[in-house]
Amino acid sequence: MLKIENLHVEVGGKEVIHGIDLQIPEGETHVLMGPNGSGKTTLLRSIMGFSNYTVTEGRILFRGHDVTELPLHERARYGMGMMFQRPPTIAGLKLGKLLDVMSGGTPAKAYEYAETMNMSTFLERDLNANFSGGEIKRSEVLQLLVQQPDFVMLDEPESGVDLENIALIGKAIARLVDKDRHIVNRQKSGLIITHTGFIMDYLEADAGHMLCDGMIRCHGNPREILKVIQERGYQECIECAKV
Ligand SMILES: Nc1ncnc2c1ncn2[C@@H]1O[C@H](COP(=O)(O)OP(=O)(O)OP(=O)(O)O)[C@@H](O)[C@H]1O
Repeated sequence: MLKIENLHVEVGGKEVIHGIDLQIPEGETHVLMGPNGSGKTTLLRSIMGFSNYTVTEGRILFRGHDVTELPLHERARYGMGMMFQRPPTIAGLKLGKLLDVMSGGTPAKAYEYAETMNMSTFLERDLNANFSGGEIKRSEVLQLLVQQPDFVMLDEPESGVDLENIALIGKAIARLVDKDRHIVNRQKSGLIITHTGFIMDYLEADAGHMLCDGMIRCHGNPREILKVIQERGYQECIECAKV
């Protein structure tokens, strides 16, 4: 589904991603871990095609198409989607209206998802206006459920969310990436940034990657990588990767 080759990315006048190779096959969901400031958000935004992230070397292939030079909206049209960490407030645009547009003529299904995400009472509110941190996350996941991207990227979906809503969001994300389906029927893929690994209580990630200083230092079983980080810190991962 996604193949990244020797990706270098510059943002704010400096190189933040220094040559990343990554492959996520159809039907797989991977997690991305790493210390603060290591480049995780930059990597996700570069894959999605945010305009201020400049690819200086390497390429991004999505379903075999080279999307490296494509603008964000064209990548979205190809089937890529992303949960925004701090989406803008849009006065005058009701969440319900946005879902109508996103659903492409099937608003009933969108309202059903709104019910599932406990967002029915938010449909008449301006997008993100005074939404709490947890409500913004639920609203973002709701929009992704309505859009149904083939490949979804989520930046710390569990951060700042209370325990009950982590369960709600976790189950919805599992559904988004086809983890509620039998392994042979999974067609969607995902890439999820996590510090805590809580999201893995709701979906079994197929692989994990540890990013440090703009480079992927370790690939492998996500729970094993998380355990090493928890018990021995990031430095052990970095030292180990040098061997
Ligand atoms: N627009 C920008 N201008 C200048 N520097 C930037 C910009 N965006 C990101 N950076 C820098 O790039 C580095 C990587 O940032 P990024 O947000 O990708 O890290 P992260 O791994 O997602 O961190 P965290 O775990 O704290 O969310 C940081 O040093 C950050 O300050």
